[in-house]
Amino acid sequence: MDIVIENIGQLLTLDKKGPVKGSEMNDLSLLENAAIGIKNGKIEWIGTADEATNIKANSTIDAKGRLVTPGLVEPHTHLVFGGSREQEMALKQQDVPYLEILKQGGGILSTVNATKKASYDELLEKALFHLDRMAAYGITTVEAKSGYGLDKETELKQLKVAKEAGEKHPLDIVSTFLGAHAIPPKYKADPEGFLDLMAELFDEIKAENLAEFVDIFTETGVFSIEQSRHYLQKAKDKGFGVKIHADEIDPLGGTELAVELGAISGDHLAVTSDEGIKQLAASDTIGVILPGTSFYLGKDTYSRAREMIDAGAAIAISTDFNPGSSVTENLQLIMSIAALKLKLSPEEIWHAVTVNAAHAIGRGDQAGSIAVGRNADIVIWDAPNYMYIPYHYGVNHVNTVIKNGSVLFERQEIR
Ligand SMILES: N=CN[C@@H](CCC(=O)O)C(=O)O
Ligand SMILES: [Zn+2]
Repeated sequence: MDIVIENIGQLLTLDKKGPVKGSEMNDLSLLENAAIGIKNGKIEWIGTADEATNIKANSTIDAKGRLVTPGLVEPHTHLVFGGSREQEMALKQQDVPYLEILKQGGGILSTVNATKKASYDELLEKALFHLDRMAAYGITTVEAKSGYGLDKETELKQLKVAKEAGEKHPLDIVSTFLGAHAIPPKYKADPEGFLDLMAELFDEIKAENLAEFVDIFTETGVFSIEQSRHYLQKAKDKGFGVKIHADEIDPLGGTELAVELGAISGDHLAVTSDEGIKQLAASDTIGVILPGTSFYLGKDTYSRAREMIDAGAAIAISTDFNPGSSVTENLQLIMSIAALKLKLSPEEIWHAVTVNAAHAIGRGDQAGSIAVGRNADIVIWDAPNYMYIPYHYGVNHVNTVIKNGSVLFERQEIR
């Protein structure tokens, strides 16, 4: 064995055939006093701490009775962007709505300008920086969207940056084309024409393997249900999986559209209707809930994820890391917000950031679980049990992150 992790107090394997739906999300199997053997970057063996004493290994990691889980899976980020938008904080304090800032040419459109101006190398450097931070928070697989180009050249630049970042950085990146993120000023009167322009990129993106999924922002003042249906159907016809930024601010029925189209995920779902919840629960579409966005946009209402799970849906949660509506790489903080604002149980939350998140980005067979034969993507936490992470909020509980069998991050002791 290359490495044995011994003396694991509580091991969550999350080794389930997902996506895990409804009440099954409460069903967490734990191993106590466990150990894991790693060989050639893969999990080779899982057993008890006693059995581990007979196993020969090149190195051992003493987990000292701590919690061990799969690496977290982050299923919705806007990883590649130029600049930042701290000046919008004052507008938020004056209660200027998110969509109003966008209408005035700010918000997403201001990041579009910064992203156009940034060089390829600057964007790559910045994306790698954010990936380092995600890794430090225990994330080992990340979805990354484009969408701050809104022209062919800059959208491709973003997608190529994401691809190179995935090659350079130890974390795995799953790429999504979000050219339909906003209507650029030039196309204000012709959103369909803009969507046609973005759809012209589908063949090149496929041929160069630049994205697996196509996503759209279905929202008041952005793209309508009809426009979204037409655009995503074209993407499906080209062989892409589809996702929707659905029912984030106004309840247009994006959740129902995600179900109708067989989308791999419907994301946000902050104001999904009763009918949308019913349809989601009866479907294979995963609800990717982004409660950090509701928090950061100062909303009083949060996604009815509790009702979605109670109705039988599969739910994942994510930071929605982006420079406008949720500026954090800290998925552990989002786990706390999910507990406090969505009223999810710790067991549901762990499913939502591992196995279900992996399924929401087409990596259910590779990421989000600890099982023999899988990549050794493992986190050792400075916590005695799984309930502790959402409970102690706002800080980083990571002790050690292992990616593909190599130690990627270790908490430094300063004493
Ligand atoms: N709502 C649309 N897109 C992003 C925000 C992008 C931005 O504000 O820059 C989201 O998922 O919240
Ligand atoms: Zn988003």
